[in-house]
Amino acid sequence: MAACAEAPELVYLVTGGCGFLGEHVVRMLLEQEPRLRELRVFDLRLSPWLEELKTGPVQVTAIQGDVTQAHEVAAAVSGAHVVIHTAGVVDVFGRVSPETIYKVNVQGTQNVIEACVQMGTRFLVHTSSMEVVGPNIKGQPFHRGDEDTPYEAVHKHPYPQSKAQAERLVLEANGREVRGGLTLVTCALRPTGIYGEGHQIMRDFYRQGLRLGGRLFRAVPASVEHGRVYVGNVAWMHVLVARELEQRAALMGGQVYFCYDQSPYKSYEDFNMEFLGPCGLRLVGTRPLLPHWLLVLLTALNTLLQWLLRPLVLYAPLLNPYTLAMANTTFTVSTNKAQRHFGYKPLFSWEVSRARTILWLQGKEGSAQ
Ligand SMILES: NC(=O)C1=CN([C@@H]2O[C@H](COP(=O)(O)OP(=O)(O)OC[C@H]3O[C@@H](n4cnc5c(N)ncnc54)[C@H](O)[C@@H]3O)[C@@H](O)[C@H]2O)C=CC1
Ligand SMILES: C[C@@H](CO)CCC[C@@H](C)[C@H]1CC[C@H]2[C@@H]3[C@H](O)CC4=CC(=O)CC[C@]4(C)[C@H]3CC[C@]12C
Repeated sequence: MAACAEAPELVYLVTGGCGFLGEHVVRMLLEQEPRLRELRVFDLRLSPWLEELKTGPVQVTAIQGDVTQAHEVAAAVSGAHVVIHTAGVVDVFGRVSPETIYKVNVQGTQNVIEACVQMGTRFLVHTSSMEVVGPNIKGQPFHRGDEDTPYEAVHKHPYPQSKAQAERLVLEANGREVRGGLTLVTCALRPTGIYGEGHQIMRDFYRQGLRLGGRLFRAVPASVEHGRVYVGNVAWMHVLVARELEQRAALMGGQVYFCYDQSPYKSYEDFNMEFLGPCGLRLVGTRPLLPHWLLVLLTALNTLLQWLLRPLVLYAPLLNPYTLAMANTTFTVSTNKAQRHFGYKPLFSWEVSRARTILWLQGKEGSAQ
């Protein structure tokens, strides 16, 4: 992938490039990768904002396609030097069937790997997730853990199961021979809960708060800490990994990296209040207002309702047994592996990440006050 100093010559493909993270990766590449000649954005649904990117110096090619269709992926990968694979179904609410989650997240990833092998593309960066590790079904805390911390990673939910399987495929593919005789270099990034501009769940909480008269009710103890990372820093990590993968193939190939930055360790709800508070919402209660057993009962009720209503309507509330367990289990990361291996430092400070997220929320929804 040696690039000459004068003429940009690299072709990148970003799958899922119109998603929450994918859009930030696409924009970050255009800002921070001077060697870029062409950027292919591959997604099931193409976003209108892609049009405005087509006027810049880098050729931006929008490709409407489906990662579950091997021939579409192969066509998109053909001639690309680097693939950043962020496409996936993110669903822990029962909106999407387990079959579809598996098909897109696992089979889709396998298709991307095979396309790289078939087309001679050597560098593959995969967006994995903290969920590959945990929290596990036993609800054991993962406190300031790193990539080597022992933890019993046992999942039952289709989303973490599919992400774990996809990550394994990507790591096992490292070192495979690609067309032309060279080897494939892969690695996986594991973001914790991503936040920032475009974060749909944050918007859902904001709307819920507005509906409840500017209030949200604490459901999770403030002592349970949840790892969060700003989308701009996650995107920056992807760009850096992609850039460094050739020079540091022996070190980085087949590796996993948690995504981290300076965002504070807080409970899921207290962290959200860093943004929702300045937008006029209030979190009621210093302790959970409902006892835990009642919340568990409510989640069971939601599960039952979801099942009963399924023939008529999709009922998929934020609260279900899985999300309650997630929010109630400490999962925080403390590592410097990305800094040691490829010189990562967060591009956005906590203050900037916070300010940008608040601005986005206020711009989208106005003020609750
Ligand atoms: N949102 C989060 O907090 C976290 C997300 N991740 C991972 O980051 C990646 C991106 O997630 P988000 O941006 O949050 O989700 P998103 O849903 O906003 O973006 C996913 C994109 O993939 C596309 N896509 C879905 N199925 C496809 C298919 N069959 N073919 C082609 N494109 C398809 C969607 O259209 C969408 O644009 C996913 O792999 C997810 O597992 C990892 C950790 C945390
Ligand atoms: C008890 C509720 C009342 O306020 C709060 C419920 C919060 C949940 C909706 C979220 C708690 C933890 C989140 C997940 C976590 O950040 C890790 C994730 C990683 C991913 O790869 C995808 C998203 C998610 C599963 C994220 C989804 C929302 C939560 C379950």
